[in-house]
Amino acid sequence: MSVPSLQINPFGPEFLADPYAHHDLLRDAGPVVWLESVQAYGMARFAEVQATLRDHETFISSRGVGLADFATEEPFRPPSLLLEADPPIHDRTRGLMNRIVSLRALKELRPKWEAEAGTLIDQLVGARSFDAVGDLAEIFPMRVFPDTIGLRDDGRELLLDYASIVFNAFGPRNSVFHEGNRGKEQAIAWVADACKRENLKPGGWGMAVFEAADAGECTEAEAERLVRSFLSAGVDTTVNGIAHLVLALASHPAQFEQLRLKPRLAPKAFEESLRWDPTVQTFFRTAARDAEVAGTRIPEGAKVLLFLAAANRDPRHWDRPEEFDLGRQTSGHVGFGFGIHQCLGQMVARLEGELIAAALAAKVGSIALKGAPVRRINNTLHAIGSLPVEVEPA
Ligand SMILES: CCOc1cccc(C(=O)O)c1
Repeated sequence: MSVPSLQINPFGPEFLADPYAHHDLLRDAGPVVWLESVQAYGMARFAEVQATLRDHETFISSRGVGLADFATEEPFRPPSLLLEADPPIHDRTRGLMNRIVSLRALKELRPKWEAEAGTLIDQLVGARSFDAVGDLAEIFPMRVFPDTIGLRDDGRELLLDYASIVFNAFGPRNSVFHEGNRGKEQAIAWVADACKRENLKPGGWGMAVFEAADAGECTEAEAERLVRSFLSAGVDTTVNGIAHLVLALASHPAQFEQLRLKPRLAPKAFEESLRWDPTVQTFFRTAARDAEVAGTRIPEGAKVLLFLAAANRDPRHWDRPEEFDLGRQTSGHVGFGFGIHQCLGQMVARLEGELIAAALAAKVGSIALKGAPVRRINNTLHAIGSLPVEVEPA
């Protein structure tokens, strides 16, 4: 079967400004499409996206999870030992990090994070009108995450700059990439420094990685790069996850009312916001050998672009996919990926999201958009620059 060839550019300004306007075309063209603009295959239906993520031996990560093929091109930075690694290396590094980012560790953090969420939402209810990005989504993760890692105190605000660089780098070297990198040298330097053992505080997750090195589970150099993973993936993702949670709740008053009436829906509110509008919209894989998906031949070395957000709204898999519905079964959504590379920090993100949703449910009577969301364009992330909202106290 000849693969449908599309002209659509998934990293062009029109697509990035509103990805959801283009997903039907991608899904309906076929289970596998050829994207002329980036010279890569594309999959936007749930079944093929999940199957490709599951088959990590055919569709690998060590040749990069962006457009660049590390087998032929210099990586933008030394490859991640998690995201851009395959078994067996990945088994060792992921096992090490799983033991640090454990449910027990999160259970210990919950009271402190819960208090922080309550204090912040109390302040914002007092203010009535605020920017849910600059005053909430960017504030809460920065109040809880850097301390959890044990980062140095100075320069933490540079974390917000750094992560967008990393996520832009998965796309082509387009204007979004170049613009996004402008003036970020300090952020790149700060993060490199922050990952060094001497700059990490005892008791944090960063130092725990170096303790794993001392136990022989990885080298010192690997430890530094693993700490970098925390800083690359652990901030911009939760910032925009929380921003999209607030956007979803503010845009669906009846659903917010449900949450207020049933506060135990707080975890579901975050999960459904991730299905409905996942921060990480796409990732690439590379075919390690000639493969066939849904009758389409994919040759060794081909890049495959997986549209996670399109899969999360595929009507072939979800009932009323466009609806933000706290009553639905969200399990299986690919907002955190799927398979061996499924997000290491998913329980961190879930805890942050749940606590914000719970604090809003308890303290806010109603929440409404005061202006249109201002998008922050990124090659990989669906990000919000500002989100003016108005709240009434509970
Ligand atoms: C959410 C995807 O996870 C990422 C993203 C960027 C960098 C890394 C890393 O491992 O350095 C991981």
